[in-house]
Amino acid sequence: MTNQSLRWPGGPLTGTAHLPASKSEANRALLLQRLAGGGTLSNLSEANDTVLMQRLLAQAASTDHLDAEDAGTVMRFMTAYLAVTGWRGTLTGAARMKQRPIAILVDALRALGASIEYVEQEGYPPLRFGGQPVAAPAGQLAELAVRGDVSSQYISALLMVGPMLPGGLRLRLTGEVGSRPYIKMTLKLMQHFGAAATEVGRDVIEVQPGGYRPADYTVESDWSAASYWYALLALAPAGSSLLLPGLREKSWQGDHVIQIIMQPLGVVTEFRADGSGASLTQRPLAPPPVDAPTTNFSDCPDLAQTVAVVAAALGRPRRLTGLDSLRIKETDRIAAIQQELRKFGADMPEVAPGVFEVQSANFHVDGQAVDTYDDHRMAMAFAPLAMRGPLLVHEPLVVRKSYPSFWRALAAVGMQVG
Ligand SMILES: O=C(O)C1=C[C@@H](OP(=O)(O)O)[C@@H](O)[C@H](O)C1
Ligand SMILES: C=C(OP(=O)(O)O)C(=O)O
Repeated sequence: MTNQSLRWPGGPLTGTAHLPASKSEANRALLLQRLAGGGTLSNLSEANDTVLMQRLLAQAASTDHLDAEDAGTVMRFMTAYLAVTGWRGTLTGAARMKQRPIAILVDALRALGASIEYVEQEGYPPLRFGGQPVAAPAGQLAELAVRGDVSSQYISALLMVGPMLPGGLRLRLTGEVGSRPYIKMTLKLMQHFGAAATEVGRDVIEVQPGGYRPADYTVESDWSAASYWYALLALAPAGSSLLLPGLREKSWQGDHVIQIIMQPLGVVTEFRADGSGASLTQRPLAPPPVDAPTTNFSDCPDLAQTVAVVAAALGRPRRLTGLDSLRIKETDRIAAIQQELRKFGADMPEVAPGVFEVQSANFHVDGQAVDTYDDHRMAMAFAPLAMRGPLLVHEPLVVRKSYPSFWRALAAVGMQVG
């Protein structure tokens, strides 16, 4: 096992945070660029998820075995792409990917005529594609009801191949739809690449046939990655401030709500007039409210770990809801947060069905080692605790999934990373 130590030398945190580009935007844009047959994408990150998406799209033409590793968007988006292009071969993933469900997407693609079989466990990757392209009857709108309460990635995947179907696609989303902003991001990018894709009613989305047009797109910096800098600032000494380049005030990423969530936790955001990024300033905390405030993470699940750790470290009780999807991400993130918070004298018990409360009576950071559970967000969400004391992080390279330069970026603002 490799370990990394983090130590803040003292004094305010200032400087510029180097952020990666959004992997969510990039992986959509890469697929749409491929389906459009052109267009230039700028600011693609070196995140493994983005590199993988590029590689698999390039390899599909020449191989019958593809590996999406631990990248959910790659697994789900490629599944839809390989189905509409009539690919023959096997799409697999990492051990954890084989535990992340995919039946909702496979069922929908099968209903459109794709031949996809499960190689190991029913309902889970790996998948074998029979080479039969989806065959919705020419000129007829394909209509599907798809559950929206497990992962929005199935819906985004289906929507993006919708313009390639001869009669277009109408999706009716059922259940309590989670991660909605990611669906809206998909629609925005599809429209950017010339598709007619619109919400025609509550949870009904229609996509017209006709494919895509080549377009250029510059990927925005990643707001989920920015959340770790908000956390660092919230836990930093008084007088701290940071510049986060490449963030837009009007973002297609739902995780930009971190700027609102972090206000009562002492971080104020201002956007630079020239559009070059966000300036973050730390402000003194107001007295805590009498009752623990509740934040619903159903629209922004990737922020839950960040906020849980900051609330615990600041001793600000907070209730977290909308966490269901965390159980099927890179790890069971609810269990992982609980386990790791306990090392610091905090916890996040389920106090009512679906309601988790961050509690911290005796929070202390004094050299504990954080386990990262093959989850980049466990590493990055707990790293800001180094502002409060020395810390060890196990398997730090896990950050390569979305933010390979994270540790270098921390070192660049003065964190002692060893
Ligand atoms: O579409 C996307 O780019 C993503 C959607 C979300 O997943 P779910 O829809 O599974 O919640 C999010 O957690 C993930 O990091 C990226
Ligand atoms: C859940 C995540 O990614 P994915 O589902 O794309 O693997 C994430 O990056 O937090």
